[in-house]
Amino acid sequence: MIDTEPLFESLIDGILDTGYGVVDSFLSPDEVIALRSQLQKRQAAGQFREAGIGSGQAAVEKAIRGDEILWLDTATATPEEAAFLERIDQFIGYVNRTCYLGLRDSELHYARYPVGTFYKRHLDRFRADSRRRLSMICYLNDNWQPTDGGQLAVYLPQAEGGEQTTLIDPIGGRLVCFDSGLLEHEVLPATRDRLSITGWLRTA
Ligand SMILES: O=C(O)CCC(=O)C(=O)O
Ligand SMILES: [Fe+2]
Repeated sequence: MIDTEPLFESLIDGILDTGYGVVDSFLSPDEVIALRSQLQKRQAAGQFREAGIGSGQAAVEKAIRGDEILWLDTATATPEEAAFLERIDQFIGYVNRTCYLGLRDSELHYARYPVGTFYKRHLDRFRADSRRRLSMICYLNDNWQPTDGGQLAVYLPQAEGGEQTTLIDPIGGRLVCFDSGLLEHEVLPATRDRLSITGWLRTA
């Protein structure tokens, strides 16, 4: 059992200090393996759909994003998925106790970016409801190398003008979290399939 409070605290500190938080063992290696095999099973069973853009995700637009997704649902969750959802609920509780954000619930999906696909620079709130307060991505990749590509690029406005770009490797077990309305970001193409759980923590 992972002691989660220090992880939660460093995510929040990161968001407040630099605009995004990163922790490297949000999931243990065993949890990454379990969730990755669950993702692969569901994908093999044909449960994934091409992700869309715009509210309701109606339009599939490969020039903007090329991932395939499957929404997680407590009603159909396996024990390993339920454990993940439970940890996200703990994070929501922690954020509400320490930052008074008034988060109410989460929406989370598996994502698979096939080789060569990407998600162009965007803000997560543009296409959805304003209840999305925090974005989070948890990576499920095995032994990801910088040469595999697929980095998450985050664009940070600088006080003196201009911006700084930071590249984050999608390493298994790593979780990235940021303000959905503030941080522009992009998924770069990779030379391997790139696997994750992505989601939003929402206010009422
Ligand atoms: O997978 C990532 O690193 C980011 C995904 C993303 O930006 C999104 O789904 O909105
Ligand atoms: Fe995004």
